Amino acid sequence: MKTRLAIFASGAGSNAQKIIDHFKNSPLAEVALIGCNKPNAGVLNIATKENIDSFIIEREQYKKDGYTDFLHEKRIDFIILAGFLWKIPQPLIDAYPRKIINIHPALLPNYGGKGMYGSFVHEAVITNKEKQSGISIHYVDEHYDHGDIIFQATCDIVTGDTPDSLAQKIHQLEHEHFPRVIEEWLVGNSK
Ligand SMILES: Nc1nc2c(c(=O)[nH]1)N[C@@H](CN(C=O)c1ccc(C(=O)N[C@@H](CCC(=O)O)C(=O)O)cc1)CN2
Ligand SMILES: NCC(=O)N[C@@H]1O[C@H](COP(=O)([O-])[O-])[C@@H](O)[C@H]1O
Repeated sequence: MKTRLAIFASGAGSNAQKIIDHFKNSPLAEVALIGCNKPNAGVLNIATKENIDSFIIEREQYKKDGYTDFLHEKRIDFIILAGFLWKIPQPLIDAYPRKIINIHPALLPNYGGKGMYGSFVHEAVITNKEKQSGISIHYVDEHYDHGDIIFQATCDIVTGDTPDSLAQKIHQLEHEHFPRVIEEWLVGNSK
């Protein structure tokens, strides 16, 4: 039986698409479910195109139990956060210990925490005249961007870079590394 992955996302879903593509013919795992808290998000169009089951995450039920029972009914083994903008509640963390990971578009522990998502991250990095940024893939605990780091990759910031040009560099790093890191993480969990 293949490992069943759920992806939680709130936006366009470019990372979700890369993860789906990576596991499309994999004997190891499959993307079995996509959860999204924004009914008009592009990631839901990807779910439809790829014929992958999806559901809208409603705030009340999410706050109550994090859809834990639903995810167990769907036989989900691991949860991948790919641009998901709500905090994972304790009941879901407890139900999936060390089985939820997230990608953050900066080099944690810097530029993380509440309010640090999407372009807000890149704007802060540029404003602070950082010479480097990058991505962090980490375990999810009860705090934002606080769990143990699994992988990081960097990119240079050059004169003239804007939040948009930095976002493009970050997306390139994400698309290059996230699917492979997920696979390596799953292999490490299967031993
Ligand atoms: N328990 C955890 N939940 C989540 C984590 C985590 O590490 N632990 N990571 C986030 C993803 N993320 C950064 O990587 C992140 C996403 C969103 C926010 C944030 O400030 N959100 C706003 C709400 C935004 C909205 O509703 O549009 C907020 O909480 O006020 C910070 C970091 C996913 N969940
Ligand atoms: N702090 C969370 C956060 O900012 N996540 C970021 O949202 C983007 C989603 O893009 P996508 O919808 O195209 O995959 C990604 O860059 C991801 O790192």
